[in-house]
Amino acid sequence: MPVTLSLKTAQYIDQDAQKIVSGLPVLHGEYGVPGEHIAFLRKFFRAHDTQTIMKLYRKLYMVECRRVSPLTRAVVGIAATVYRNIRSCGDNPLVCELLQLLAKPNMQALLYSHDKIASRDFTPQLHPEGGSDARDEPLTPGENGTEDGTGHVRVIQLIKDREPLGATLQYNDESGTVQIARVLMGGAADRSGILHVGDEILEVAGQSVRDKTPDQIATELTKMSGAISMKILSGTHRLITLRESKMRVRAFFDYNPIYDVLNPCPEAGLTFCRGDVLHIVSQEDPWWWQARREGERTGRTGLIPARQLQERNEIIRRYHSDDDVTTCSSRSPRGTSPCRFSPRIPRTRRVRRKMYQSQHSGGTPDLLRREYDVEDIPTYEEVDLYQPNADVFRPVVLIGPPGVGRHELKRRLLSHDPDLFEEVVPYTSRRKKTHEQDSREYHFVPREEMERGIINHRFVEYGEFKGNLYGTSYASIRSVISRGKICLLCPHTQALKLLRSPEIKPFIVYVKPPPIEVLCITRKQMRAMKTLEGGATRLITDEDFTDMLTIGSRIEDKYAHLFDAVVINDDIVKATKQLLIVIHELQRRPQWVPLHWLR
Ligand SMILES: Nc1ncnc2c1ncn2[C@@H]1O[C@H](COP(=O)(O)OP(=O)(O)OP(=O)(O)O)[C@@H](O)[C@H]1O
Repeated sequence: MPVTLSLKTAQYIDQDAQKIVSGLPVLHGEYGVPGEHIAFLRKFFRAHDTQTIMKLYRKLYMVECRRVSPLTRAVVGIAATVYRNIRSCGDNPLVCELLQLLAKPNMQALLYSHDKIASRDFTPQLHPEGGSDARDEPLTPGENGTEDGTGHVRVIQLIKDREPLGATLQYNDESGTVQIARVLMGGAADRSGILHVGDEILEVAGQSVRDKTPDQIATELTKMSGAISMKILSGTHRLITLRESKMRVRAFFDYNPIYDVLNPCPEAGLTFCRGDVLHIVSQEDPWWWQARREGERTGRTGLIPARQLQERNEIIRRYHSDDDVTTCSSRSPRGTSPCRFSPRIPRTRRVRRKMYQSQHSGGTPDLLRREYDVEDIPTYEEVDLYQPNADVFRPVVLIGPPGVGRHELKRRLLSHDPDLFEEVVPYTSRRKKTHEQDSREYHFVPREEMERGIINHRFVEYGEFKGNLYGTSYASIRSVISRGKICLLCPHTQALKLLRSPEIKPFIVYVKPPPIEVLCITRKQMRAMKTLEGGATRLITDEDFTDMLTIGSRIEDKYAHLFDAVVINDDIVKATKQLLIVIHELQRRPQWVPLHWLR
């Protein structure tokens, strides 16, 4: 039923807004909120736009809450009665027009379809004898039917395409038959409404299935289409109709049921890739969830491993794998920082590299080290849609292997639109030089103050170089956000975990190196430089390219599930443009973010 939404409205007063306005003096009187704040709120809630938005919100909420149900299932009959009654009403042109309209085959078909849909009568009546899709058969001796219809042998007709049955089957040791273990929401079995968990399958298309395995039956059923007759013994417990869950998750791993030996029915499994957002429609089974890919409204529901099953599988896989992730972090490749925290905070090129190597950062508290040593097992992350805010921008975090061009991209964005982009001012414990200004190059603070900040988790990343501490604080990032600018960050990948917080809400872009041939050509053309410890520079070499690709693929292995976008830095002009497009979209379109960021 349509929702009427009258917004004619210069004089419209929203009741909720009115209530809020009348309660504002309490804020002033009892809580001491300043008068000008109250005046601002009063003006805001009286504004026409605010009231319209509140009304829209309420209407949308009502639509969401409303369970749509038909007013009648008999419009065909009503239309026939109307037709009969007005036929004798003379020559009134309106009556003539209505009679013509009601007599049209298209209109009659439309009314007929309405009644069919309202009665949820979707199944063609193919059975010649009973005209029904399910009929009871006389019980064979020893079969005891019960009053609720369970324990009866029934012959049913299932209508489906060449799609999986939409149910998983299992062997019942006691009865020696194959029975339905679960019904997948929205699948053929579920749509039919006549197959239930616990039903035993006796025959398919007139053939006994007594000697067949569940897999064989499932495969045969997948291949069949049209009206498939099945003889079943109704199970002893009926499926309770489940409501579809609203949960959405982002998958942190690739999954293909064909390669999953544990999947009870690979045909009923759902394939997905790392980063896909999935709609979890049912978690009824603690080991196997039912899901479909988000955005595919008519998409197939399939089985995926539940979180705890995937965690268990992953632990076992890691245990048996030579490539155990826990040993990865100790195998630091040439040129990679094995440190926990940031590479490159200083603003001057002279002190930029190597300063955050762990061998220099003697002051790293154990507590923080441990935080990073505990490796979470990436399975699923519950997500929800975040609506971009016109005044508060998510910081853009560029991640990538050393030398891939993150700082070059940042520099280009900053000069492209200095009013929109800003980088953070880092903290340091070193002494200010004469040409430097506090809070411009660095926030200059005493060493003890920085150490306290580190212990109190005020820094996203930090490190030590030549006896001085350097670090990026949450406060610096917040300060850029609060000025309505897009904060650009190039932290070490290991800082991602700390950055991914509700208050920062970072948008993570992976800057990916192009293939080695393209790296060689583009970097040599631009005489790309590698900066060494102490600030010296030299031309990037072929060996650096190999390192960049090795470290890049290691970063992808470990962190790809956290990337919101990937930009390949082949041609720098093209990559900058692509990054600008990504950021532009970020400001306009809703994004899936961890659910806890929005609560
Ligand atoms: N697409 C490109 N084509 C050619 N040269 C590039 C390209 N991107 C970056 N460069 C050059 O490569 C060098 C390294 O780039 P940059 O310093 O931005 O790397 P980075 O990712 O910030 O490295 P690090 O993380 O180690 O600081 C610079 O000389 C830069 O101008």
